[in-house]
Amino acid sequence: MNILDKIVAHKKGEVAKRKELYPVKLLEQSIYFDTPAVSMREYIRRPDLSGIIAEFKRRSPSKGDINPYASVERVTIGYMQAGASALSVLTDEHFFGGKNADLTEARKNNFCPILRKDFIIDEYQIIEARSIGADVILLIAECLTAAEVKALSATAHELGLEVLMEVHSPDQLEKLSEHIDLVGVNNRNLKDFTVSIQHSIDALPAIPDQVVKISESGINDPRSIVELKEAGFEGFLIGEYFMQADEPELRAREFVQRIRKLEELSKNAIT
Ligand SMILES: O=C(O)c1ccccc1NCC(=O)[C@H](O)[C@H](O)COP(=O)(O)O
Repeated sequence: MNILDKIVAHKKGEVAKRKELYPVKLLEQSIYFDTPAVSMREYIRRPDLSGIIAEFKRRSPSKGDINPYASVERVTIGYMQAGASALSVLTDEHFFGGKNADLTEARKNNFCPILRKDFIIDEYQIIEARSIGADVILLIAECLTAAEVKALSATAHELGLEVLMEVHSPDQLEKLSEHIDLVGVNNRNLKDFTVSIQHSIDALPAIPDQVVKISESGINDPRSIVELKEAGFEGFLIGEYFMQADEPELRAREFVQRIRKLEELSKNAIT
C-alpha cells in the first residue's frame, strides 16, 4: 500500500465521522458561504507577484515534524508580504498535523486566494472547504477516477471554488475535465519520496494550454523557478523549504528576492 492509499483509507473514516458531527446544513451557515472566492488563476498570473503558492505545513509523511507550532497568522501574512501569489494550507490532521482552523485563521488575515490542501474524495469536503474560507480545492488524480474528478470539480464550480488537479505522471492528464482551472505536476515520487523538477518538465507538453500550470513539491532553489518559468510553468507550490526555517516568512522573502535578482541578471545579459 503506498502512502496515498493509506491516506485515502484513513480519510474515508474521517469524512464519515465529520458528516455526523458537522452536517452540511450547519456548514452552509458559515459566513464564508456568501463571500465570493478569490481567483487563484488570476493571482498566479499577476506580473507583480512571484507565482509562488506558499504552503503552511506543520508535518509530512516524508519528513515527520517540520514546524509543528508555527503561527498561521505570522507565517501567512509574512508569505504574502514576501511576494507570494497565493497560500496553501494543509488541513489534514492525521498525516500533516493541520486543521480546518488553520485555514480559517489564514483566511481571517489575508485577502489572497487560499488552497485547501487535503485529500478530497467526497463532495462533503468541498462544502467544508467553502465553509472554512478556502478559494481553491485540490483533486489528486491518482486517488480518483475520471468520473469522480468530473463530478467533484463540477461541485466545486457550482460553489464558486476553483480546482487544482494534481498529477504524478502525464498519463493522469486523461482525467482532466472542463472544470479544472489549474494543473499541478507533483515532483515527489510517492514510493520513495525522492523529488525532481524533471517530473514537471517531462509532463509539460501534455498539459493543455487553457489551464494554469503549477509545479509542486521539492522546490528549494531559486534557479529551479527560473528554469521552470522558462519551460512554461506559471505557479510554484513550496512548503517544506520555507517551513523548515524558524521564520518561514523570512526564508520566503529571501527566496523571492533571489529569484528577482536572477531574473534581472538574465534580462541584463540579453540586452
Ligand atoms: O509532503 C509529503 O511528504 C507528502 C507525502 C505524501 C503525499 C503528499 C505529500 N505532500 C503534499 C504535497 O503535495 C506538498 O505539501 C506540496 O506539494 C509542497 O511540497 P514541498 O515543497 O515539498 O513541501
